[in-house]
Formats: sequence, C-alpha cells, structure tokens
Amino acid sequence: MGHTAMPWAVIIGMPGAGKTRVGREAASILHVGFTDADIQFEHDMGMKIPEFFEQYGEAEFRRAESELVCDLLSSLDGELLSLGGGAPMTERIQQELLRYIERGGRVIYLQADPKEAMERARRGGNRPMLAGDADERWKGLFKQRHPVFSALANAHIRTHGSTPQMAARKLADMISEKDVHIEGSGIEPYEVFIGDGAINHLSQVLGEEPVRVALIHTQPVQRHSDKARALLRQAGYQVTDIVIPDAEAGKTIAVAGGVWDRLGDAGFTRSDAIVGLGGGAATDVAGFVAATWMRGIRYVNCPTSLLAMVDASTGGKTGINTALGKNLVGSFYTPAGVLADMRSLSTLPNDIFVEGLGEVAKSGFIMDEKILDLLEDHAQALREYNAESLESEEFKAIVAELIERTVRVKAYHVSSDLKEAGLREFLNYGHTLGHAIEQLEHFRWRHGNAVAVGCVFAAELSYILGYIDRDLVDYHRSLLSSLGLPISWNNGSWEDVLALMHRDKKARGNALRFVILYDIGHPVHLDNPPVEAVEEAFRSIQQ
Ligand SMILES: NC(=O)c1ccc[n+]([C@@H]2O[C@H](COP(=O)([O-])OP(=O)(O)OC[C@H]3O[C@@H](n4cnc5c(N)ncnc54)[C@H](O)[C@@H]3O)[C@@H](O)[C@H]2O)c1
Ligand SMILES: O=C(O)C(=O)C[C@@H](O)[C@H](O)[C@H](O)COP(=O)(O)O
Repeated sequence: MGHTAMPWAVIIGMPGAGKTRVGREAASILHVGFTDADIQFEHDMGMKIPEFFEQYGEAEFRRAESELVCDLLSSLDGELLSLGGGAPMTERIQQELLRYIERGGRVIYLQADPKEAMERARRGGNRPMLAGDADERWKGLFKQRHPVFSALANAHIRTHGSTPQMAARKLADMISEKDVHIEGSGIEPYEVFIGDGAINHLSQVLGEEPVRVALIHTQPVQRHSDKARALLRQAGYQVTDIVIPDAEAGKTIAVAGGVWDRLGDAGFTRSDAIVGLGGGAATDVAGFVAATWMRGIRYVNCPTSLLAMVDASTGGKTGINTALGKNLVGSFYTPAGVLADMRSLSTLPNDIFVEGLGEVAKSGFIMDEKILDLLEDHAQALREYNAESLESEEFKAIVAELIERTVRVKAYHVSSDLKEAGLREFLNYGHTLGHAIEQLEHFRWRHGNAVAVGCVFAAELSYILGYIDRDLVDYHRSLLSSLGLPISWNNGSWEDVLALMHRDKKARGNALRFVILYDIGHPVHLDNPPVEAVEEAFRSIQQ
C-alpha cells in the first residue's frame, strides 16, 4: 500500500490560544514544517481575512476556508497544521477532521487561560469574529465552541500559566508520543498514551464530571505525584492525596479498606474519580478501589515503572493479594485512560527497570518476535539502564518502541477477552510458577524476575511434552540472562510449588492449566498435563 500524505498533527483552539506562535515553535522543536491555515488563506486570496469578510461575507469565507482546509489535510505530509479559530465549527471540516483521526491523525485542542487568550486576541486586533466588544464576543464564541472542540479533538492541552516556549515543549511532547487505542466487547474504549509528558493528558482523560479526585500513590514516586497533583489542582479538581504502603505491602484488604475510609470522609460520589500513580502494585490497588467504591467509579492509571507501563496499568485486571496467594481477590475493571509518562522512568532504579523486561520478553515469546529482536540487539544497554540512559534519544526511542509493542500485545489479548475466558490467558505465560515463587519468597522476589524464571519453566514444559525443540528453550535462557534477568530458582520444595500452582487462577477443579509454547508467537493452553512432566520442568529450573 502506498504512503498517504497527512499532517502530523492539527492544532485547533480559540482566538488568542496561541495556535500560530506555539504551533510554529513546536514545529521547530520537532524539525518539521508548519502551516497556518489563516496565513495560507490570505496568501492564496491575496487579501487579509477581514477584507475578505467585508467583500464576500462570512458564509463565503467559511466555504473557501473549507476548501483550503480539506486540501491541506490531504496534501500536507508530516507537518503541523493550525486551523483558524472558527474552522472546526464548519460541518465539512468536522467530517474531514474525523476522517483524519480515523487515519491515525491527532487533532489537538490548545486551551489557554481565557483571560490570557482574550488579552492576546484583543492585542492581535482586527478579527472579524470579535468585532464590537471583543471580550464579550470571545466569551460567547467560547460557549459555542468549547464543547465542539472538546469532543472533536483526540488530544487536549492546557497551557495555563506557561510561557510560549513551555507550551510549545508540551505540544511537541504530545505530538511525538505514541498512542495505543483499546476497545472491545464490554470495554469502554480508552487510550494508552506513551511518551514524555503523557501525564499532561490527565484532565482530558478524567473529563469534566468529577469534582473530587483521589490521587493514590506510594512514597518513592512522590516527585511524580507532586506533578500530577499540581496538574489536577490547576484543572480545578479537589484533590485528596492518598499515600499507600509501597509495593506488595500495599496490595492488601487492610490498605484498600483504609482508602475506602478516606474516600468516604472526603465525600467521594459516583461521579468522582481516582488516579493511580506508581508501579504495578499501586495501579492494581487504585484500580481495585475504583472498581469497588460505590460499585465502580472512573479511574486513570499513571504507571511510573517499566513493568506497570507495559503491562499492569492496561487491561483492567485489578487486584490485591491474600495470605494464601497473589492477586486472589480482584475484578476486571478497565481504566478511562493510561498515561505512561516516560519522564517518570528517570528515577527508576536499575533493578526495577530490568525486572520490567521480564514482562516485555514474555510478550515477545507469545506474540511479537520483533520485541525479542530489539531485546537481543540492545541487551547490554537495557541491562545497564540508569538515570542517564534516557538522555540518549536513540535509547529512549528503543524503550518507547518496546513499551508500545508490549502494550499492543496486551491490547490484542484483552480486547477480545476482557474476562480471561481463553485468549487472555496467554498473557499469563510464565506466571503459574512465577506467582508461586513470589509467594514462597514472601514477595522479596520482584514480579518480573519471577515471571522470567516462570517463562524458562514453561519453555522446559513445552519441550518435555514435545511442543518445541531444545534450541528454543536455550534461547529463553540466553536472552533472559543477557538482560540481567534470573533463569533459575532453588529456594522452595516441589510440594509447596505444586500446591500453589493448584491455586493459580487458571487451574480448574483439581486440574492444573498452563500456557506453553508451540513456537515463538504461538502459545497454547495445556490442561491437566502429567504431573511428572511438570515436576521434571520444575527440576530443570532449580539448577
Ligand atoms: N494488573 C495487571 O494486569 C498486572 C500485570 C502485571 C503486573 N501486575 C502487578 O504489578 C506489580 C509489579 O509491578 P512493579 O514491577 O511496578 O512493582 P511495584 O509496584 O512493586 O514497584 C516496584 C518499586 O518501584 C518503585 N517505583 C515505581 N516507579 C518508580 C519510579 N518512577 N521511580 C522510583 N521508584 C519507582 C515502587 O514504589 C516500588 O518500590 C505486581 O504486584 C504484579 O502482580 C499487575
Ligand atoms: O493481563 C493479564 O491477563 C495478565 O495475565 C498479565 C500478567 O502479566 C499479570 O502479571 C497479571 O497480573 C497476572 O494476573 P493473574 O490473574 O495471574 O493474577
């Protein structure tokens, strides 16, 4: 299929929002071209817009503007395009913008502080739509246009209190981020935004209905929760800050109960919302509380660890542990959006980054061989990850691609099987033994590390039962260890492991159920295998 030209992003907004100034500056940060539809119009017509209005009237202006905008939408390639303030109110342009979004385009609604925008619009002068009392006209137009712009744009950006340079940086971040769309039966569609500054989508994703927002996070991510709190307050929400115990210590019924009490004290209603920010443990608890408070309120996940970005924050599995096992209580309850702000990875310790690679590799084994190639090609840089690593644009692009691809693997499985009736179980590759290891290690072993050993175990089981050859088992071991992940475990008895595997959520009655491989990208279900084969596979990871 040939390449179809389309602008990289289209900027819409009220008069004075800064579409031209901020848009041009963002284009220069991104090293791409910039076209302002109003300037282009004046150039093509050989006259200023007020003059055109005077000679031909508004209806003719809108008709000619539609022609031009439709033409720009199909001819500009990779550039930024900003539209005149009223252009998105024209039906034909709306249709074209929707088609552009369907083709993967991004329409960004640039929202400035109304006072600042009015002041700029007044200073800019000579705008036919603001003739007379400019401020009153601006307010009137805002009332009509804001709901239309909000619904039409698939990305919103608030520039309140930002300099044009800061606003341009935000805009450039938003334009260059990746976006995975998730939809399916029983799922209210949502987006996973991945990139620097993805957290700036918070108010867009939460929407205008919530009055109160509970920001649930752990202490080690304080710096990132401070940023989120500031954004929430700026957008006008009443914020309740809730710090929960870190990591698995937070995934308990006692902690969930404490959060329910806080929500009750603060008067949280069904239309209020939760933001879960942190590693996978924090987003699991936040989702669980959101699913259960008043039988379900809106929530947005802001994952800050690699593992939470690639896996835990998306797909709607929420849960807590019990004394008997991992994630034994929970629900399937999807978030309203996921904001994977890659800037938050800058504070992530090396061992927690590496742990996340366990889930990335798992996704490669079950579906996307390109993930395995990327891991293989960049194993050393990934294994040696540190705070400075993301300063390299090349390395950052690799991590972003790994996150996007892994989220796409997750999206594929959850979109047609939200409640894990079959297909979704493939995401559990490596988890049957992995969860048992975590439990027997009293959660001193990190989840991704346990999953890495679990993947080797599942590969061994696949080999023992004749599904794959030895080379693929060896490949599991060599790839995972090249990333700094563990490939063996020898700290528990077979009897204890077997008992815990029977409590795995895939088990049915007295029968064990595993996910094994037929080949790379071809996982299969394995029901009730001979227990000797399972034990043999277990023995092989003890060495
Ligand atoms: N719901 C799902 O679909 C799903 C999928 C995979 C994993 N999980 C769950 O996720 C959890 C594992 O997630 P995890 O690996 O993120 O562990 P985690 O949540 O325990 O986080 C690991 C540690 O890193 C810290 N941290 C997180 N982000 C940081 C940052 N940017 N800077 C500094 N410190 C940071 C955390 O506070 C914690 O101390 C497990 O409980 C697992 O069961 C859930
Ligand atoms: O989303 C899923 O489905 C998964 O199985 C993803 C797993 O990587 C994840 O660790 C999940 O939390 C495991 O769920 P569980 O149901 O086995 O507890």
